[in-house]
Amino acid sequence: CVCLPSVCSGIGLALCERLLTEDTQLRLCLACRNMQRAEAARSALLTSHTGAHVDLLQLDVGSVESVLDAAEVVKSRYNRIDFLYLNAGIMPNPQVDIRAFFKGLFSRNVINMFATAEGLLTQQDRLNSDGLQEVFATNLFGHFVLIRELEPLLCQTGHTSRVVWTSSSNARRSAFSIDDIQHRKGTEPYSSSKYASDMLSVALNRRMNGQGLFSSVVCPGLVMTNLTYGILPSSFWTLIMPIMWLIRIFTNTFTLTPYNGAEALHWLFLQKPESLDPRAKYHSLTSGLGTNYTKPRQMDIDGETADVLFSKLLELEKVVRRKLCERNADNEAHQRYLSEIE
Ligand SMILES: NC(=O)C1=CN([C@@H]2O[C@H](COP(=O)(O)OP(=O)(O)OC[C@H]3O[C@@H](n4cnc5c(N)ncnc54)[C@H](OP(=O)(O)O)[C@@H]3O)[C@@H](O)[C@H]2O)C=CC1
Ligand SMILES: CC(C)=CCC[C@@H](C)[C@H]1CC[C@H]2C3=C(CC[C@]12C)[C@@]1(C)CCC(=O)C[C@@H]1CC3
Repeated sequence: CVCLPSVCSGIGLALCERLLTEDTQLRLCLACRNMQRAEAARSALLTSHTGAHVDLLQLDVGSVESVLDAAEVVKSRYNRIDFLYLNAGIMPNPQVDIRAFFKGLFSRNVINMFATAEGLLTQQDRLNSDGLQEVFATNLFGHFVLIRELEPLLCQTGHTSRVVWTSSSNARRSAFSIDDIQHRKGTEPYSSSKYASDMLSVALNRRMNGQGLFSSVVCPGLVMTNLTYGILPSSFWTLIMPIMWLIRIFTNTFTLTPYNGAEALHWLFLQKPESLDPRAKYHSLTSGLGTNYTKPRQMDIDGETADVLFSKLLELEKVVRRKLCERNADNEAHQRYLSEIE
């Protein structure tokens, strides 16, 4: 079984198409927060792959309660998970620093600026219903809790299983602080959460390879999806498309289409886990002539800090679970009270 949160659109949906083209016998489980969109994604997949096995699962990865419920359903449906693609990601209220953009345009750093958006993007985050920073909760913590819950299906004797994170070239060490893992204080929660997912992948490899679980990190490049249309309107992107094709000659990170962006995710599916580098980020790249390829680059991560992050996430998980139990007990007490006064 291949479980994919979240694939209603963009890179995730393109990956599903590619996986089904690769192997018609796959059993896919699309985990999405919006079931209408999930049904639409399933119909689109079944139109191009008649007879494919595509299940749906309700999952809001930004809510711990939803993750726990979804994990129960997965455990009741499947005996084993071979691949878990952790693709859900948000970038709320993005702001492009126009001044920094024009300054960068005439600097030596221009290619790096287009490849990583360093110094260009900030976001405004908020607290979610669990009291966590929303970007951290969605891009990292929900996925972490999901892996923990699905451990029995992922770590089975005699089998290897794979976890694949859709990270970003925007993941930057300087945006992340081990003393503020949720990025409560900064203005780059997206960059921080993606760097944290890179670290978590390293920590998972350090802890779980012995149990047959292998984690990898992917950067899809710059892709036109709902996420990028949230940064600047689609009309802007359409207008500058010729410039983007031109930039692609200098940086192969402008993969632009979801199909191209899914290149490294698809490539990893075909690799033996033992042959992969646990500290590499696998980049989807597209050449000026439109050829897709995957290239690993070493991540700027130190293993000890990655272990500390893992421990902090375990601690936070305990706290959130306790809070959820208290909230459910309160709700039950309230329901009892309401029925008594009826
Ligand atoms: N586009 C780009 O240039 C780049 C994208 N990425 C990463 O690629 C991944 C896919 O993004 P992309 O395809 O571009 O953009 P999309 O917005 O198309 O895809 C993001 C997906 O995440 C889902 N999602 C968001 N929040 C939740 C949630 N709380 N619970 C469940 N699902 C959720 C969305 O579901 P819904 O349909 O319900 O909104 C959507 O299916 C993200 O992790 C993103 O950070 C990385 C680098 C570059
Ligand atoms: C001429 C031109 C292409 C202008 C656009 C400038 C910026 C809006 C983009 C330049 C680099 C882009 C980029 C992203 C968003 C848009 C840019 C800042 C991402 C941050 C999108 C999400 C990611 O995960 C990584 C991307 C890196 C590059």
